[in-house]
Amino acid sequence: MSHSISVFISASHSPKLPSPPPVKLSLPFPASISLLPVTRTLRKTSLVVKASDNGPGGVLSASLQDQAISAAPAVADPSSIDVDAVTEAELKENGFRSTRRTKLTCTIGPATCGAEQLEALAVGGMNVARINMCHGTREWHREVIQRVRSLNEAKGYAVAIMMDTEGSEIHMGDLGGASSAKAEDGEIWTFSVRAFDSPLPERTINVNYGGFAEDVEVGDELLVDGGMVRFEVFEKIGPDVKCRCTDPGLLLPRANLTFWRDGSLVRERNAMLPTISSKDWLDIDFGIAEGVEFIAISFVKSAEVIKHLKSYIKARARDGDISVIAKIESIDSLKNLEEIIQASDGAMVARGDLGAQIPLEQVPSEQQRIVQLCRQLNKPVIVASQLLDSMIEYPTPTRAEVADVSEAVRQRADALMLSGESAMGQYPEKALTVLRSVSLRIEKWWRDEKRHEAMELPGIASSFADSISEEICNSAAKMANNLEVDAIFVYTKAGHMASLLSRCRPDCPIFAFTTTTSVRRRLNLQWGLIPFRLSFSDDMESNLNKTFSLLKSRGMIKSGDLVIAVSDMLQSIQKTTAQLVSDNGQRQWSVVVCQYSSSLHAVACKVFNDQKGFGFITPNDGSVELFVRQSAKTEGFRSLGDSGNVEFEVEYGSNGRAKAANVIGLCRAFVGGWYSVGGDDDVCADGYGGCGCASDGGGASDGSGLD
Ligand SMILES: Nc1ncnc2c1ncn2[C@@H]1O[C@H](COP(=O)(O)OP(=O)(O)OP(=O)(O)O)[C@@H](O)[C@H]1O
Ligand SMILES: CC(=O)C(=O)O
Ligand SMILES: [K+]
Ligand SMILES: [Mg+2]
Repeated sequence: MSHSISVFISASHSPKLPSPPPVKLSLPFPASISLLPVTRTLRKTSLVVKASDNGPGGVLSASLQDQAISAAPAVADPSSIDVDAVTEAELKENGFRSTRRTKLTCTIGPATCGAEQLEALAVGGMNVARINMCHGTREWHREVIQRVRSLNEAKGYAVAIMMDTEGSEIHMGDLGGASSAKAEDGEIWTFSVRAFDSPLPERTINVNYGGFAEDVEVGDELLVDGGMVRFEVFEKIGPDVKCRCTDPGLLLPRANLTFWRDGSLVRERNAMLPTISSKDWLDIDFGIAEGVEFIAISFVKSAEVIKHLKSYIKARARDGDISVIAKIESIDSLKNLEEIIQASDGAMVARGDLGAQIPLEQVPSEQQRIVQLCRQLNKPVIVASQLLDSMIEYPTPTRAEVADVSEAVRQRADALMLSGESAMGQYPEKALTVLRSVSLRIEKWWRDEKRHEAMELPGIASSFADSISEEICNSAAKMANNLEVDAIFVYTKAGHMASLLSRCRPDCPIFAFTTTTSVRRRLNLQWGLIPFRLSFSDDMESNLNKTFSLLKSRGMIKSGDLVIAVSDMLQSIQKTTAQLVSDNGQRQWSVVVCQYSSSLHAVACKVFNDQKGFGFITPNDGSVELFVRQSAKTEGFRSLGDSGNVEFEVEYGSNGRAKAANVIGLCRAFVGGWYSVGGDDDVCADGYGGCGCASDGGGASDGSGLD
């Protein structure tokens, strides 16, 4: 696997670039040393990224242009791009930078299961619809899934489905069909494992766990939903446990139950319950059959169960993957956190049940720990439960709730989740609007204040090829921040490089282009990714041409936008030249030019006097133009040279200066190039040849110091 970074710069954009003046010189290209056979030498790099204001897709061949203009979002036309109206409008109206980065998940319940309500949520920014198998029948959930799918197909949305298992922790029954029940102070209630007919006898609660009556003792405290309602056990009669209400409140169907003795959570035989019950396995089969994108596993205790489930899914899922999300909501999951997250495809900070198992005041620090660990291990993370709990009943949130949402956004969690607010609350759309507007505001504040957190992102690659991807993404993100580009484009089949970019949390959004709808939907959970489905080839130039044309024809990019593109799909790379480049005798540089078979030109550059720098090169009819940026701003690139991916051998001239530098090491780590977006005349349909946009000034002629 090989990769590319390319940078597109337009004439009108004025990025803040570091100060060293450009080195400009001509090299006799034919004299350069080819280390590998070059299939197509010396093509121009006038990559067709014509973002002029002269109308849609001005540079492309007529046929592509026509298709681009007529492309409707939902049509699976190979030349079209799948994007929804909300994303499109957001990009058009507000530009790239102000798009929302934090993703939003809504639990679908009776308040939101209708087609119109689902559409309203999609319009409001829902990225993932969660169905909770604790509630409702499989038939009910199937209908919801089908409605979301129809909505996606009709309107181009990429709303993913997350199925959440019930898990086998202890919970109450369904209240015999009642939507809630009120427990008053001092009332006597009976908790029992008996199967009652509905309606239930008065003040009676059914419990799902057979060992309940054996496990509890007189004097134990019984907590509903982590303390929303409390009871004290005062008598056991066979399977019936008599309790007195000590903290009154509302009992909801299937609410979670925990019992406490002498201030500690009691974990008797219930600790031996399987994480995935037989009912859960049937639900998982259902999820696989319905092709859900995510399965979230409740009450995970160890990494083993995640590994087991993943191999189960692998053997059964028809096309492609279902991501497994570990719900962190028990003491055991906190104990084994790192290995659980490592084994999973993502995690959820399920604060509802977590807060019932650990003291509430420990929940915020555990949330932060989980969010950070997920980011380090490159797993998407969702912060869930009670974000806007008061909005179940009221149309405005409390100040404290807004502060809580802000904190999760500030921690840069991938996603926020609504539970009861959207499942059965009175104001689901309003709650979503609050999540959206708070996310946007906090993200902007964070960027404006340049609050780049100093989070260490450890290397996570397990192979050399993965290290290359990782280095490229880290560098691309850093470069994007330094150059203040408008977006990073990533062309990715399985989504890996898109997630590596998301992990860096760059200042600009990441447009992720992928060929399959299911990958597009799965990427929709991850911070900062705007996923598009697009048919593309291994030829990056034509992919870029096509993308720019399509996006431009729909007004989603415009002249002057600056974009970095990376890809994990290029097939091969050739090293072509190594040359000494001299800057008026003042400074000397070693330059390596790499060339992809797709004709993208790649450059790494090393300052001769052992400083390291970074340059972009534009081979152009036998000449090379080099733009050098010095180390202060290019630390992110250093490791590329240092890691042995690119090695030089320098020849010295009689004056002691370097005369030539040969590539001796592997040269596939890093590719880059400035591409000029010139005037109409400069752009050609095939991406190279005959254009001269690089020669007429070499790149940006914007006075930014690049040219
Ligand atoms: N499909 C559904 N049908 C009916 N009610 C639902 C459904 N999904 C959710 N609800 C209601 O919304 C509430 C909040 O949903 P949520 O998914 O947070 O459930 P929960 O019971 O707290 O379980 P979990 O710990 O898995 O989140 C539930 O308690 C239930 O009353
Ligand atoms: C979401 C969930 O399961 C919880 O908070 O408990
Ligand atoms: K659940
Ligand atoms: Mg839970």
